[in-house]
Amino acid sequence: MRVFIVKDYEELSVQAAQIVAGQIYVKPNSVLGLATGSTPLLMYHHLIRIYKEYGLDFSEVTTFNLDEYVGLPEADKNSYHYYMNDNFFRHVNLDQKKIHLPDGMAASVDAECLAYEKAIQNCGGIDLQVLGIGQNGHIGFNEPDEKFEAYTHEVKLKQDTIEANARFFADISEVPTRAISMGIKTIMQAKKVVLLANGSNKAEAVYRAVCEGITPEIPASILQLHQDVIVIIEEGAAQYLKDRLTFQQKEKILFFNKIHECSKIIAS
Ligand SMILES: O=P(O)(O)OC[C@H]1O[C@](O)(CO)[C@@H](O)[C@@H]1O
Repeated sequence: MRVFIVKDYEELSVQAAQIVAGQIYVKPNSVLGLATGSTPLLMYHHLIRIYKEYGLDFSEVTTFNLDEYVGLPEADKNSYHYYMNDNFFRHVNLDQKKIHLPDGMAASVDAECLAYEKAIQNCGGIDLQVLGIGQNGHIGFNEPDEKFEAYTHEVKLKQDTIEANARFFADISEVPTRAISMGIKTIMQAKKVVLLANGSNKAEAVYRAVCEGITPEIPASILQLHQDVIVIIEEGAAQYLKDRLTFQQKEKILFFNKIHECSKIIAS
């Protein structure tokens, strides 16, 4: 795990976009794992900018999103289909046939989970997975649990997740209670992972994911076992890392510098 603390959300987003851009520059037919939520919004904005300014080519890229609500049609403004299309897909030259999200309206959710998992494997797995983190430590919609759920599966959302996501809906009663999510093994099989955390409401989850034991109670903690994870944390979300760690622990865990090597790839 390489952990970087950056000064603000803008810098987090630029660095994340540059890592994704670098991945595509090096491997144009990359398979990307993508996330929704507030955190990656500005990263998508910067990816669109890089596409427009530098001609970053998405035409061979394949994408798989982490999750989708069960029961929301694609046209619903709160579906992750809508979010991805509105905030990213329609602005770049992605091939529609190479875009994948779980179908929250599938007649059989179990069959959809199996098919989604198979589609990821058929594409050779994910090259770079972008993740946000929930206040309860979830990644994708893998909620705190007694065990790690391996593959794409149906999730019953926790009350705190429903409350956290209610801000996007007119009323909390409209927030779906179920979702389809990639599993922990699906995520862990990605060749590279970038975990993004923004805002002081994520400080506790970040601290527990990065510094404490690996437990399904904090699903993101499993990433400590992944061989190639970059964690980019904005100052507010890094508050407990900075307050609670000793100097030696910081030396071991944290990189306070910027990710210069990634920014250079796109410029060359
Ligand atoms: O970025 P946000 O909006 O805080 O969401 C954090 C996480 O919650 C989810 O949106 C699911 O609730 C994830 O997809 C995301 O990574």
